[in-house]
Amino acid sequence: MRAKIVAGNWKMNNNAGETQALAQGLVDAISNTDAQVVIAPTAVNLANAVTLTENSPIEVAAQNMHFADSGAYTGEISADMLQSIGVQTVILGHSERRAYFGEDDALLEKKVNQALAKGMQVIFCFGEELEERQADRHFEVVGSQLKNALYKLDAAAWKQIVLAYEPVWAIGTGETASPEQAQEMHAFIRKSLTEAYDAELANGVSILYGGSVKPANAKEIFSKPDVDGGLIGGASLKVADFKAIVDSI
Ligand SMILES: O=C(CO)COP(=O)(O)O
Repeated sequence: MRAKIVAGNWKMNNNAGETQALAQGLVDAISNTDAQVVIAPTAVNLANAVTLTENSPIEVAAQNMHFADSGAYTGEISADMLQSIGVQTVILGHSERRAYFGEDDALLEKKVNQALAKGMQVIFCFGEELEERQADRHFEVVGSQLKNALYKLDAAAWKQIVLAYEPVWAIGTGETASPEQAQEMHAFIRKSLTEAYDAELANGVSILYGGSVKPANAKEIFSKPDVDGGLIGGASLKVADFKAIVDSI
């Protein structure tokens, strides 16, 4: 059985005090759940979040990291730095990193390889833009994002990877992919994995949906057979909303 996962991507939100309050609120609210629960605060608050969630089922992830071990990369954060404060999971390939910071498939391939080499878990994000869906190119775009960044990996490496399909047009817009659209794409992703590797591997990879997931729509989206959870932005910033989404799994 592949893992059910609900991850909160806090993006560039919450200062130290706000991180403390939200993380503590989630620790108090979320105890026994069938889902693996992940929160991804901004880098400067990761260490505090790790401490706050120590005796809880909540794991802490970073939102980004560099591909090099160390060196002259001003402003960047290495895998070792993350691991040294207890962070073992990193989100890579988020559409905001692709769109605003020029991260492309080739760079992401290097980042993924580095995270895997260091023994970290990766939540790998990808998804098409609105114009690409309107032009009926969404399968082609998603297929090439996966192939370019991930399909040179050994089969064994996939134990460290969770996929997160996030159609760009549904992120922060209030517009969600319909449960049918999500299922259609997730089934396509699993088929693509089957073709690149095999069915056993494809059936073991958790595929999350992200894009305007809210308490009101989470249950229906999560009920789809190839949707294994969600990557949540805005609704992960409120204890009650995130808990309701975790409870929808
Ligand atoms: O980008 C997302 C999670 O990584 C989704 O954001 P929203 O849930 O705010 O649409």
